[in-house]
Amino acid sequence: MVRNIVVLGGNSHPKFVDHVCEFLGVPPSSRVLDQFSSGETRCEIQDSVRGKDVYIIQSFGVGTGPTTVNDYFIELCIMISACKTGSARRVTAVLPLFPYSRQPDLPYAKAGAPLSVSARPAGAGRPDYTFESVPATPGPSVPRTIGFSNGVDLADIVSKASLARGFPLHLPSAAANITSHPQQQAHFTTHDYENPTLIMAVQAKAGYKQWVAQAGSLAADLITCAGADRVLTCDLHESTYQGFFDIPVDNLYGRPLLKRYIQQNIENYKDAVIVSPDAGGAKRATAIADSLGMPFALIHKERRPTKITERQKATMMLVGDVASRVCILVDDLADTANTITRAAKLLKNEGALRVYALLTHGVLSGDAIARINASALDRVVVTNTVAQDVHAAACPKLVVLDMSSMFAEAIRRVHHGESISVLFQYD
Ligand SMILES: O=P(O)(O)OC[C@H]1O[C@H](OP(=O)(O)OP(=O)(O)O)[C@H](O)[C@@H]1O
Repeated sequence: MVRNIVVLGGNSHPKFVDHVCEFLGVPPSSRVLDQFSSGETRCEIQDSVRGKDVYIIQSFGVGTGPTTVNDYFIELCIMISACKTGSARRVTAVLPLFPYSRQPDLPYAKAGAPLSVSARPAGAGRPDYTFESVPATPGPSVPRTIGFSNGVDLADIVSKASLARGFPLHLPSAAANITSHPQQQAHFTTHDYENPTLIMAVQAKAGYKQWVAQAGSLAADLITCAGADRVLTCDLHESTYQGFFDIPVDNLYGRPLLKRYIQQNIENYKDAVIVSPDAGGAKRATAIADSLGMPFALIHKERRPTKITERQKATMMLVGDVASRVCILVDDLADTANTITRAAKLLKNEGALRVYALLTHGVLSGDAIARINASALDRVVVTNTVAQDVHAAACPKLVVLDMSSMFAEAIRRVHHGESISVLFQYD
């Protein structure tokens, strides 16, 4: 039993809080945490925190019912503040999945959260996912696609932009070719996406140059302003995010659990290939491949998208050999599951025998579960940094690994001033 410690849970993941408390041998502290009918959050800490070391556990998966990630975020800030005003000695925000960490500098869709809920009506039958890259990977038998991959009609944009500006704008030659001979496949290259005329035309369509909030640093500031003295989190999407804080941030890794899963569940795992589904996760995936002595392959997105919505349309190409092998995709998270399902299709097309996806955070928002069920993925392994009960009930391919003991041990170490990095020293 750990003494002089208070563990408080938010509403996002009560099961995880209970598991951590069981490992620590302390009960979760009493608090009232609900909403007024106006929707404002109400928090009352019912146990004394005076002079105590307080750990507030809140994760940031998809909310239940009307509750959203943003509600959980406000809950967190209010709980931290309540503990500080209640004279807690030190408050640590324990955030198994860190909120807004994918937005340190990335644009998001104007219409809402990145790649949010599908427009497909509920109960519309089996979705017709294609898992295709658009435009397709260029090759001898694959013609290049016309214009912007998001279906924007260039001729229409340019004519409207010309009207708006009062002088004619001209499409670049290749794109103009499309409009005069719509039946003809154009020689439209990826460089044309950077063509100033096209960029200007698209901006004219929007009527305003997009300016994108960088919400990640604001989230870090809010947590610090609320009074957190320390943050304990896991597999930050960008490890540089730690630098956004001027308080200590401990970043745990899901890697030991994922490695153990591979060793214990994948037959002849040394013959399998670890695959990173995008360049951003290559370091994470190679760390596992190297420590298990396994080969590595990378899926490369040909065109670096400038907006998160465009990630769905970027062309995926495989670098490495996966034919007649088991493939293990490794990534930090799956949100819409678009990345892993498209990667799985590509790998199977390239001759992979089976495809596993191993992820630390299974956010699995929107229609991610339906997408996984319909995909070429054979198994999706996630940890419980995000609540998985609802997902697991709907997805027979899902396996959930428990990270609560690692968090409990990290909390114990922080409380006693012991090293966290030692936990991963032999990993
Ligand atoms: O399930 P999905 O909705 O497809 O999202 C998952 C992907 O998003 C994140 O990377 P991201 O594309 O944000 O960029 P990066 O890895 O290049 O930084 C993450 O690392 C996954 O690769």
